[in-house]
Amino acid sequence: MDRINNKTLLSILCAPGDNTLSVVNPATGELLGHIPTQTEAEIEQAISLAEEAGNSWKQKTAKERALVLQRWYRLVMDNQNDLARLMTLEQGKPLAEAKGEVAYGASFIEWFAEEAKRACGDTIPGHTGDRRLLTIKQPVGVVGAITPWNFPLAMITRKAAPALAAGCSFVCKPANQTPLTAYAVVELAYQAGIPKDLLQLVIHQSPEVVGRVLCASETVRKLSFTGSTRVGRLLARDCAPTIKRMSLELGGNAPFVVFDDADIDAAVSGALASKFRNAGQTCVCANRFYIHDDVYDAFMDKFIAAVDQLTLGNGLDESVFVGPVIEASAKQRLQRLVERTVEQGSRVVKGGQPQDGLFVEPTILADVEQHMDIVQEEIFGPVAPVLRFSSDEQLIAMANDTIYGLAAYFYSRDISRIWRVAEALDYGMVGINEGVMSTEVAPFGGVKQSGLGREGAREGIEEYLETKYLCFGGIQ
Ligand SMILES: NC(=O)C1=CN([C@@H]2O[C@H](COP(=O)(O)OP(=O)(O)OC[C@H]3O[C@@H](n4cnc5c(N)ncnc54)[C@H](OP(=O)(O)O)[C@@H]3O)[C@@H](O)[C@H]2O)C=CC1
Ligand SMILES: O=C(O)CCCC(=O)O
Repeated sequence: MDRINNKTLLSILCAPGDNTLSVVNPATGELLGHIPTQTEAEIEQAISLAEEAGNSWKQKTAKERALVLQRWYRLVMDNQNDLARLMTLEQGKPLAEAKGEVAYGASFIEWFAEEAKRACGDTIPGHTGDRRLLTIKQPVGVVGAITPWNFPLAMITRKAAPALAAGCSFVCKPANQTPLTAYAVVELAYQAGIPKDLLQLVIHQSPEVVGRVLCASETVRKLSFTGSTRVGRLLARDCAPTIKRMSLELGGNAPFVVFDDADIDAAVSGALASKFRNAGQTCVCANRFYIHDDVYDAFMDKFIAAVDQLTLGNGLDESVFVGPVIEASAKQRLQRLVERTVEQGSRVVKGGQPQDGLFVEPTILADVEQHMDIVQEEIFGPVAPVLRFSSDEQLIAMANDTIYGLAAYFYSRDISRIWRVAEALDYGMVGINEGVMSTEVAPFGGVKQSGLGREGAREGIEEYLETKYLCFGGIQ
């Protein structure tokens, strides 16, 4: 704990006051501490300092930037256990998942340290004999970012690492519920040699204030946001006057489909991971289950038995698979959603019992129909509505019947069907016989109202680069 908790956290935490924010453990309600917030003027100042720091950072060679990022990667991994514990304390996810998130978050730093050296332009066959055409890649400049509480570390590194690798500076507002992990990972970046002004966190009691300052700033050339579609729309509106580049990772409504030729055991284990990791609070979590009539009973029996084995509790307890939800309003929203779905004609076949604190029992709802609200809403909690289908055509129509287009999952062993369905699903990411597909090497992102742009993979760094075209004339 030395490197992070004693030194860093004690220097971040402060006495309660007007300009502070309290951080609470969602599993116990215990107060973890207070952190200072910034004023609007201080956030503006942070942007100016970031711009200045970016001027020298972008002059470094890609290899120099890569070496600093590699050191950051190493420090994050060396502190994996401490970071994970801190994350579980403020976010609630089970410790094993938190360790997984630290490694996942670190993998973006490692990946983009490598990609920094591959930000190549092109030479273009000329359109006349006396000209030579080429492109170079340059950093977009100051990047503003706003990240959510469900992945307090990885959503920062998935944006900061490609931005810094490209030569940009980075000013980020972490979620107000989970700032401690954010401060700890950024402190490790400073220890690795990333200049303090280049990578900064800004916090305010009101997220709207930070959003307004970042969006209105002419210095901030790009905004990268992960969070709800509702807030994504507001930010897109507020970025319009300055015509900022935007990356938006927004909400999802993932269908999880089990065809009649599926391996049912594999589908059940994929369903558990996809639906219940992080207590169902990820934008790629399975949101609605479509099970073919012919395998419905077989799937449901096994799914209910498997969910029965999931332990609910404080994520610090190693036997726990499902932690608390993030706050009281999330729990109330989930309870209301289950009640409404039952009123609309569905049945609770597993879970649904009242729990203390912020815990929500893993719940399965049967007899759900396409017209019910739960099928259109992002659930963001450990509740699994199950529907039936009887033909591929009907399934594709139902799966695509949403404003969202982030992730979809299906289980089948028929290769023709696999291609047909994968191509027909209107989603940015499709898991085929697989319930968890996130990795730094593949492009993460959605279509429709799930967002713009891709994170990770070779596409990830492009989001932070401008392409400049150079036309050389007068060649003899
Ligand atoms: N990855 C995803 O797709 C995520 C989706 N969600 C969805 O959003 C729902 C609500 O979760 P919530 O955390 O409230 O998500 P939000 O979209 O409200 O929050 C995400 C981030 O945006 C900030 N934010 C909130 N309002 C504004 C604003 N007006 N201007 C600028 N920044 C803002 C938040 O700050 P603060 O923490 O201070 O509120 C947080 O840092 C979830 O139930 C889920 O459906 C949520 C998180 C992640
Ligand atoms: O829910 C999110 O905000 C991001 C999904 C996490 C991942 O799988 O990358």
